[in-house]
Amino acid sequence: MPEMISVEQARDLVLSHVSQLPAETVPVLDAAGRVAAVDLKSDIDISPFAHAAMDGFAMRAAQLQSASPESPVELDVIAEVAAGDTFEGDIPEGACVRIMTGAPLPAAADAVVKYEIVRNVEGDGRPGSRVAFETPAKLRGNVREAGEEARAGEAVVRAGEVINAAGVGFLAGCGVTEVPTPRRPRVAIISIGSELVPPTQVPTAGKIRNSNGYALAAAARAAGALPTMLPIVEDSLEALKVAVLEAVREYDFVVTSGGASDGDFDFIKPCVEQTGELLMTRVNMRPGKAQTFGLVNGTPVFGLPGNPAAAYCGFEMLIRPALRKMQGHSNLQRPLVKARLARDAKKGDTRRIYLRATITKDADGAYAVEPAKNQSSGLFGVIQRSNCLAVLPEGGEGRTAGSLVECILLDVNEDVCL
Ligand SMILES: Nc1nc2c(c(=O)[nH]1)N[C@H]1C(S)=C(S)[C@@H](COP(=O)(O)OP(=O)(O)OC[C@H]3O[C@@H](n4cnc5c(N)ncnc54)[C@H](O)[C@@H]3O)O[C@H]1N2
Ligand code: MOO
Repeated sequence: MPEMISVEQARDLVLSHVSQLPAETVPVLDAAGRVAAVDLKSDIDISPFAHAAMDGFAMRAAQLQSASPESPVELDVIAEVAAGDTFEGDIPEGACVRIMTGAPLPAAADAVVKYEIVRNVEGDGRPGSRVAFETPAKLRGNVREAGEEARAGEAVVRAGEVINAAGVGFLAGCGVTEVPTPRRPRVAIISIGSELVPPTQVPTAGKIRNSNGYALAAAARAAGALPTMLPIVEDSLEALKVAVLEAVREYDFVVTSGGASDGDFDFIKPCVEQTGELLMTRVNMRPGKAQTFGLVNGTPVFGLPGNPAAAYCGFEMLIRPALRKMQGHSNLQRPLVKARLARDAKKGDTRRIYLRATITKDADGAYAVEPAKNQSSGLFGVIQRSNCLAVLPEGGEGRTAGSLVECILLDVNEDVCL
């Protein structure tokens, strides 16, 4: 096992040890954001029938061929067809049918003219009226055709596609009420540290609240997984082995935080080594050099460092892609954009640095990125106020203000102007 590997090698290593989970079937409404495990087919044509795209009048277009303002064509309105109704009758020469948007186009008609350009000659345009047309109608104008979007039996969403909100509606229209989708990974979150107390307690001397467990559970949930926060484990090799061996029995992926370094009380590495197979211990990134990964009884176990920002970056770069792969996604990484640094970014370390930063777009659409002043890896609040990680590549050289740097967009919400 090499001492230190690159972020890409680490990501590939983790990805190579996870696979897409078996499918479960969920109601179509719950399929938003999830991946179709099979081709999903429509049971009917979409639309099921040709219908009016406008409120107006349906007729044969040929009847209006000669219509002009000087010599309008007048037709008798013989019936009305609303959405949900049908008109099966004939439309004789000199007649038309009043029709509403969504109503099936009568078989005897081949065009719809919207009511705004039709003049009432007698009556109010309802059946029994006589109406005048001053322009010819386009053949099949204002008609939405049967099977325009899909044919019965056709795959409307392919296996591997991510279903969005519009897709949920599309599938509902196609009669797909249940969707097979890879099930969500069950993720165990174990916070390691004798200094940790739950957030309900006020910490006494030397203690701190467990915030990593909460951040990691929230991040796992945001990645589509089902996280469970297991009890805090004290800094003891034996206690950690018991907790990890128990977790790998029940969960698809185990994430720990803390105790990943080489201190006297750092036990995740020996724990994985003694209970399973240790595959990785260090990644060339900052924050978050101490990243442990291995398999215990075949289950992936990932030991994140204890420093909050280091745990967060390790999760984002190395765990989130794996959780997405398990759910059938093929785009595993966050979007990247290039932005100009708003100030100099010095580099006191040759590792790849992920600067917690805020990206904005100016009036011309150009991106600028401002790294947070405090880049301590002990801080979560800075990430709460950031919207990206700006990347300073491996090597000793920093970047000066105005240089273009790659930025990994984090959970960007509507409050952020991008
Ligand atoms: N001699 C060296 N010491 C350290 C190095 C080093 O290279 N040489 N690296 C430092 C860096 S950077 C990091 S990151 C940590 C990683 O070590 P551990 O994973 O063993 O982290 P811990 O010692 O357990 O904790 C570090 C820090 O984070 C706090 N922590 C831990 N768990 C939580 C939690 N659940 N919620 C909130 N905060 C947590 C913990 O109290 C410590 O303050 O090693 C450095 N040392
Ligand atoms: O692993 Mo530490 O938090 O680099 O920064």
